[in-house]
Amino acid sequence: MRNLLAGNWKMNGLASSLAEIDMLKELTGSATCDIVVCPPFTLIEKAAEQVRGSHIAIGAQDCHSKPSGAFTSDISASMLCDVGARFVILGHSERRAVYHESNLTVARKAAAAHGAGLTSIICVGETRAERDDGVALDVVRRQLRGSLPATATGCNTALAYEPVWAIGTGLVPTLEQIDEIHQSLRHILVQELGEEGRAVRILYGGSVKSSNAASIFDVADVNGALVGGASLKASDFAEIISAAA
Ligand SMILES: O=C(CO)COP(=O)(O)O
Repeated sequence: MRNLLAGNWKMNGLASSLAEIDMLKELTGSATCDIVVCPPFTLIEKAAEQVRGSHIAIGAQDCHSKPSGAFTSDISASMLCDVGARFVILGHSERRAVYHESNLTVARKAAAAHGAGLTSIICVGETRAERDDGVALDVVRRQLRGSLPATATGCNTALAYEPVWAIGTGLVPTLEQIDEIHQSLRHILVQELGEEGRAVRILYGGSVKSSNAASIFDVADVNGALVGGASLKASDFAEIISAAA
């Protein structure tokens, strides 16, 4: 299975930041993994034009569950497709925490994304308190079962395990902890999707950097990474990509 390396720019990036995508294209020309950059909505169209015909794809960081309608400020999956996005991150812990997105909301958004032809990257992950209480596995299992729509296949869905306490903190779970969670997520994917579940790529996310990437990618059921801060600079992201390629 090819690794998938996705960069989540979050609410960062102005038009001048698009130069990083050109640089990333040059630095990763020989990569053997799939590469996605998810800039803010405002940059998607230009970014998609920049990477057309190249080995890099562009993704968004959210979409609405409906194709159109009276939803002021929202963006639908077909709108994202229309401007060249191919992927969409859904259920990121920042969306779950700040906007109270439920598993059901995430599942509906993912179904809409699939309907429009996008690949969803569905995020799950426990908080520090849940990890300390010993319920991390239960939490991520519940999130996965609730967030996976009936439309999910090995091709149109990737999963990202992002422990909330590891995001932007410099803290990373042990390789054993990552292994335990990823194995469990794989088990559920196969239960829910049958053989298709084996083709869903499971990414790790949370303080991934060039110094820890190679050891994380060596964990059996880690099939790539969802990278935040270290994806903003092409040179940093390219180093992580080279550890996966
Ligand atoms: O939230 C993340 C990616 O979606 C991870 O962010 P950091 O890589 O900055 O910890």
